[in-house]
Amino acid sequence: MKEKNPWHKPLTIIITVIGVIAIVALVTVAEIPPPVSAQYGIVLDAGSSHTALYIYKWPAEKDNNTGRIEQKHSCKVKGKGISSYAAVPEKAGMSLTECMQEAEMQVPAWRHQETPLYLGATAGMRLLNMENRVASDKVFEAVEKTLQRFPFSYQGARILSGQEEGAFGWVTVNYLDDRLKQGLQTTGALDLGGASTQISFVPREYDISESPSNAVAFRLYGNYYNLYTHSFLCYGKDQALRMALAHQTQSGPITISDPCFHPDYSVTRNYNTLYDSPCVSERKPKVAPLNFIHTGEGNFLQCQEVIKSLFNFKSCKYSKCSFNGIFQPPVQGSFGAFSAYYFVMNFLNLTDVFSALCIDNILTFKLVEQIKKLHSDINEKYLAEYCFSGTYILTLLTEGYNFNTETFSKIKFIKEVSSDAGWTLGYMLNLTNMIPAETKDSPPLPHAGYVSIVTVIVLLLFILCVCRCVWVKGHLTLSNGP
Ligand SMILES: Nc1nc2c(ncn2[C@@H]2O[C@H](COP(=O)(O)OP(=O)(O)OP(=O)(O)O)[C@@H](O)[C@H]2O)c(=O)[nH]1
Ligand SMILES: [Ca+2]
Repeated sequence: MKEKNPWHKPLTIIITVIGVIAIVALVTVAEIPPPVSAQYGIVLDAGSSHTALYIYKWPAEKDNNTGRIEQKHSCKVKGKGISSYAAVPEKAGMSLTECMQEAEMQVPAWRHQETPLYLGATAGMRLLNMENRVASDKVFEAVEKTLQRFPFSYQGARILSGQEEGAFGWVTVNYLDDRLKQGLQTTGALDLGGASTQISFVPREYDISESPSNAVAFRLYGNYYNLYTHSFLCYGKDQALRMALAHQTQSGPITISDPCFHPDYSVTRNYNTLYDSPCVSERKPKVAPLNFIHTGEGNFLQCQEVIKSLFNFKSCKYSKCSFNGIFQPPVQGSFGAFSAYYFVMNFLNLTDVFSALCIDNILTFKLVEQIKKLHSDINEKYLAEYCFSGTYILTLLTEGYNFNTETFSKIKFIKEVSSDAGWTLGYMLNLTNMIPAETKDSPPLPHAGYVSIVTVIVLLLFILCVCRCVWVKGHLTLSNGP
């Protein structure tokens, strides 16, 4: 008679159950990463002072929303910004050729056709567009013609609004810091360009209805953000200098003695060139010689007075204003300050509100010729203007935006956080829908978890099989025994 194995049934059941679990686990938890290849995007930042090209790269096969985007390459276009070619628009297009050729080399050829290419112009083109619409259109035509000659997927060239510029700069800074995905408290963004300046942050208490045009609402990775943003046209570093010079040349003098420049500074400037900008054109003196001599005086307190005269602190129809009657809630949290904020404050080695003393020292006691000798590698124009720019930055931040000793200490002057700080990355993330409004459903198990579970199940099955074999063998030996 065949002996009945009491283990037979339960063991079979257990092995079958584990087997089924293993198959179900295989089907449901499998999240094996596909082989990674890269995708690319190109953004041209056509600023007032110069154009820069940025190439971004991210893993292609992985879900767009989880792939981290990095800056692969950047190229500084030689010469000035595209708005400076108003009189010779075709040169605006030609100026981009070298960097575009670099981009062709940087992006693998098989990816060219699917690589989006964007050009965003900022305050320089905003001003040209206000001043001379036809000239601005011609510059864009020339630029388009050049960009379309390249094998990328050209997505258009346009002027960004100041609000977009501010908001995308904020997105960039917070994306790079990984704050958006993690739902952390966000960092404000301060951008000082050549022709405009932007401030963007999430205020503590924010009544959007007070000034709806300053509000931008985002839903990113499942979190709501009510962003305050404002762009001041003409308050970039170069246009601010123009306004300061206009303030000092109202009567059309032959010479001015400028407290914001070093005592040995002396440069001949042309009246027409100085006043050739909508930021100052209305103030052009009726009677003036062709040129004037711009000399320096080196007096920090008087320089502050000149700079303060560029701001209107009087009229404000809101609960609170920054300047020029523009609504602004109190600044809140940490800030990242980039572009000229970084160039100037990094050079002057200044990081706190007491920086004023240092600027006073440099401006009053140092000659520009001494500074040039000490820093022969730096552009002379930048060197001569650092004290003006430093005083302007301190005045803008403290008197303009109302940063005090405590809030000022939370400003970090940054050039980059893994990628360059600026609006371009935020712009591309937005146009390629790279940041989801909702958090992506996370996979049931990451790859490592999946591998561990399957390994444990296989081991269990193996142990059970071995147990069963040992039991059967032992039992047979017993039954065949004497
Ligand atoms: N000191 C210094 N200044 C720089 C440097 N690069 C640019 N600048 C100046 O800093 C200011 C701001 O530069 P950007 O942020 O490039 O300005 P932009 O984007 O051309 O101008 P917007 O259209 O107003 O944004 C300009 O006056 C530039 O001339 C640099 O390496 N060092
Ligand atoms: Ca800029």
